[in-house]
Amino acid sequence: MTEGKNLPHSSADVPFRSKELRKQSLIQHTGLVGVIDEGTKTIGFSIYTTPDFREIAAHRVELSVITPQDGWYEQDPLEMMASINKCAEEAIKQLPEEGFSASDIATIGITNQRETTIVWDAITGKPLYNALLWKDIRTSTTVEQIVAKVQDPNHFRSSTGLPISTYFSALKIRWLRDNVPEVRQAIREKRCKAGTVDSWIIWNLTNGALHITDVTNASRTLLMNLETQNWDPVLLKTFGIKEHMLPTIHSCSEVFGKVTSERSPLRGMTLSGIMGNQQASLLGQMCVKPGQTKNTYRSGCFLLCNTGDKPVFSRHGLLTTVAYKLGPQAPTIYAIEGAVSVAGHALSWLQTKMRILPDSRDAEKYAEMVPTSGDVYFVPAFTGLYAPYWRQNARGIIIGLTQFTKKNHIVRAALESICFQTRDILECMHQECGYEINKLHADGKLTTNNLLMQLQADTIGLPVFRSQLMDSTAFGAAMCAAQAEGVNLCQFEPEKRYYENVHYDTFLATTTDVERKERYGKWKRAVERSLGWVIKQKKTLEHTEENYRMLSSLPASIFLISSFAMLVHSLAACGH
Ligand SMILES: Nc1ncnc2c1ncn2[C@@H]1O[C@H](COP(=O)(O)OP(=O)(O)O)[C@@H](O)[C@H]1O
Ligand SMILES: O=P(O)(O)OC[C@H](O)CO
Repeated sequence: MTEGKNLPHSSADVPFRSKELRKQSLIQHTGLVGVIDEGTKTIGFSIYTTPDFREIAAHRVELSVITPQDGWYEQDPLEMMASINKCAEEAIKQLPEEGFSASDIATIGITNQRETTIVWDAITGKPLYNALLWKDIRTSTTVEQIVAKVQDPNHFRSSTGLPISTYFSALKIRWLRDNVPEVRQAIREKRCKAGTVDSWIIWNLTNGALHITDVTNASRTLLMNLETQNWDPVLLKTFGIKEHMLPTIHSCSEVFGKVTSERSPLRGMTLSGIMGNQQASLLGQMCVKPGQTKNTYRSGCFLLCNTGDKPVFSRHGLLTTVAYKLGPQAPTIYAIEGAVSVAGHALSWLQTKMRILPDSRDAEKYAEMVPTSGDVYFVPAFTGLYAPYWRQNARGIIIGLTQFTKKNHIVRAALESICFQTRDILECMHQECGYEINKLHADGKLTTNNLLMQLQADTIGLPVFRSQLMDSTAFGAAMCAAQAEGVNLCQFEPEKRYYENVHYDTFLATTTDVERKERYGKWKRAVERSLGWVIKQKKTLEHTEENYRMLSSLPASIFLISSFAMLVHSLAACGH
């Protein structure tokens, strides 16, 4: 393993003689950029200097997830706003320590969990239901019925880059319309607004003056046409969604307006950046050339490969998405994306459910106590498998156990499963795009695990570049907001910033081609054995007794909607 220079990545590491000196040091600062980072688990507010992009203040809080039943994930939109205000307030309090004040914040960027959908009342400003999270699968019946109607889960792939899946916002808005009477009534009275989390935040920060989103978030709704970058009338009709409910689509980087909410500590500040969080981390990792690829390692993994100004349409279940558009007149850059649903979550499971790890942070120590996984393979298909398998009927297995297997082997196999799943997606990306992917950029909490990074390099036979920036997502969003026309805190110069702002540790592969091939072949055999375990899908709300009465009062069309099982079966039938 070769490790790079340990360069400081936060201002706290930089030795300044006085606060005033720090403010004026080295680079003449042009202003500060604040970033609201609304992730699934954590909300944060970070403040960066420009043009050198040092994080000088930050505050993060965890956001609760409500799980009313298996497969349902919700969050309270009001808690999101309260947490954003709290984080902004706490981060701003840290500024004097650094020789700055709130008035130095020139602009704000927003980055957010994608697909998660909120509907609210335009008159009262109150949410009409909890946010439905991206990973919520309550719309599986809807998916099944729409797929049955259009006879192909990939029916909208050429216009949206996406398959019909529970993952995307269109299905969630449709579910809310069909299942929540208040939403239906608000739609009839034209006072129902819908959007991804960025839209909800901006609506609140601007007291309802702005109902907007950006192309990266809009490209995850299954309602935006990738070519026109507008809401597609055919898709709106198919999903029964009225355009007046939806936000206006903008580029990621432009002056959108000012924060006017009296409740916000950001009042008076300009808003000039919006990006979905995985796209923001692609930018933050400086993956700005076609073929440059990043993986964010967290509870799940998100791999994105920049494909330049042409969308690449997948034949292997990867998603085509907008990577960024840095200004109204700037070119749209696309990416191809694959997700791993269970990565760090497998370690949490070993910790909380199996109790063979005291803490997921101990995974490295435990796995290092054995030289190999002892031929144990762990396929963590807890809720099926995403790309490239798309098999909802897969379930987790641990295979290859012998009387000599110890918990350390299982922990090591869990780490390896993250690496193998990453390789599955990288192989698809290579086939789809034809690019020689020659290194992998890595970020996310799990990358603190050195063994994981080394195993990753050994599994793919490529160098892994681990960003020393704790948070490339917020960094990407900060650059996006700072370079907006009309803000002009700096210009986005990827080549220059690549070297100046992002420092990497490099992990080089130590395995031979033969070794990699053999181990990956075994992984594939283990995956084979995990497939098809679930024979029948569990009942969802739409089928339960207690909801029968409510549902029977709904229009018959809702009974024509379908299930995720069919989607994945159809995908499987298509050879995915
Ligand atoms: N130091 C670490 N080593 C290994 N795993 C870690 C470490 N820190 C966090 N994790 C894992 O990362 C996941 C949480 O990452 P986080 O970025 O907070 O989550 P999320 O993706 O839910 O927003 C957990 O599943 C946990 O097991
Ligand atoms: O909040 P994260 O980091 O789990 O990211 C969630 C993704 O944006 C969902 O597509």
